[in-house]
Amino acid sequence: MKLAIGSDHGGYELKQTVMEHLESKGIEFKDYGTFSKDSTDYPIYGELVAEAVSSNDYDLGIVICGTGIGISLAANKVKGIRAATVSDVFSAKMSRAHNNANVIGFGERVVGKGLALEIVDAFLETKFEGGRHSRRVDLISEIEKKNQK
Ligand SMILES: O=C(CO)[C@H](O)[C@H](O)[C@H](O)COP(=O)(O)O
Repeated sequence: MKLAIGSDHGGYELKQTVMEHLESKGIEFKDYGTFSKDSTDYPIYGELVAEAVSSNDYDLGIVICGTGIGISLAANKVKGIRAATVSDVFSAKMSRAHNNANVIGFGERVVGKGLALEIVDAFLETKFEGGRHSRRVDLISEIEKKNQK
């Protein structure tokens, strides 16, 4: 499994922690920035991670900002991306099991390090259940197609 990860300054410290965790588990990833705590703009990194996943160069994405909201909103503008903002383990699992989310977002100003790592593990270890959920995810894709210019 190959992951794309990115954050703005508000998620920088937590991104470093998540990357250490991924390294310790031998999970391959690419860091799309930001590369310091200097103030920057979350849409840049949401788009970079989303494009890496949308192009199938990477299997799943992780995006982090202060709340996880803005960077997930940006990621969701890229075709084929289903980015879920979560702050609990159950939602992280369900985002994969029911929604086939391919990007997870969370906030350094919302979740602690321990919870963040549990969220990451739950996201990576849970498989999409398919079945009735496929129909619903397909309906999301239909909305995306209808709204393409
Ligand atoms: O986009 C966000 C909220 O949805 C993120 O939390 C940003 O990290 C935050 O808005 C950045 O705020 P700052 O005051 O410029 O650090």
